Amino acid sequence: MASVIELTNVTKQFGDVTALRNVDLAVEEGEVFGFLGPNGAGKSTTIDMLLDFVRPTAGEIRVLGMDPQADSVTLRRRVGILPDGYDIYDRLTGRQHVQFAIDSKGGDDDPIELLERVGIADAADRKAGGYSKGMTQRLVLAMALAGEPDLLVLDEPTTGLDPAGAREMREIIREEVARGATVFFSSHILEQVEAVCDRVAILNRGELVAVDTIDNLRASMGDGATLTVTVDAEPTTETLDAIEALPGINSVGVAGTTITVHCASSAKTAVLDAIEASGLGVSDFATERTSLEDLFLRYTGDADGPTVGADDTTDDPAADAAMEVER
Ligand SMILES: Nc1ncnc2c1ncn2[C@@H]1O[C@H](COP(=O)(O)OP(=O)(O)OP(=O)(O)O)[C@@H](O)[C@H]1O
Repeated sequence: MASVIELTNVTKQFGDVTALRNVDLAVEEGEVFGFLGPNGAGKSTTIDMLLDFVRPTAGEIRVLGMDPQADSVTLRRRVGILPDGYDIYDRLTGRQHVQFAIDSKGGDDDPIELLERVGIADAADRKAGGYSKGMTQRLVLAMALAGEPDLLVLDEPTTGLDPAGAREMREIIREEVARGATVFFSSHILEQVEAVCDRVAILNRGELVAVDTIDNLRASMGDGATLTVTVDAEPTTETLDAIEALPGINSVGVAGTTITVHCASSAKTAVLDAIEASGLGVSDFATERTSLEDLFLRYTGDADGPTVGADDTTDDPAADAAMEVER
């Protein structure tokens, strides 16, 4: 079966700004796929292209085997989206919003059940204009779930949610995948991504810098751990050289009687053995796993672009109108 999302050599330019450059990406059926990147990396732009809210400058996009431009009406019935910026109708109730989404998807869900899933059934008959930020986010999620979509696309889904809400969001993602859906979601919060994703793509300044499982990304960095060893005398150059010569060692540093080694997790025992073999006694040691934060920064440098939300209008009035309906 073809990939659920397939980008081939996609480039998007907004005037002088290249939001995406030659991106190739394939998301397979049944995956929970995390899309990571710092502010301004191009995540929302990519998501907006999946349903033709934004059009690529070059390259090909296929979603559920369809062309977002040619098949946008059919596609929008089969994809649930929680966009980065969304409009709600202040004077309509939560229930009316969800019913509207169900109708536009041709679904037969019970709106109250959907509102229950996202935890705001109590407020079903209140006007959405009076909802808090987190409640609004939950409402838009309920709308995305309408009609049992084959693909769920979530742009920063936990924005505005409290910790319980973030956990519920993860549960919903798991339920949707268990039902047979594919989930694609963007985030810059790595812990959330790690908790639910099968694979991730890391985008930086419009380019894909990695696509893999988080475990593999960790392993491929080769510096899975930092080992800090306190020894009973100042180590000699020979000792440090012996450590450095071991497989899986990235760097060795020393300050007085403390040796700091960045290495693959599997190299830790060999480091301790080498220190003892050199005649030094180990009085203490500690190891620390490379944090997700380190991993992320390693791939994206300190490239903190400006925080600019995507202007999600297209240059096609029909598509803009369809987008309004979708929301
Ligand atoms: N409509 C637009 N006009 C001009 N530039 C745009 C437009 N939309 C996005 N950009 C630019 O494209 C780049 C990628 O933006 P995008 O919103 O896709 O990033 P992002 O990864 O979603 O960021 P964030 O995490 O801050 O939401 C940025 O440099 C942004 O300024």
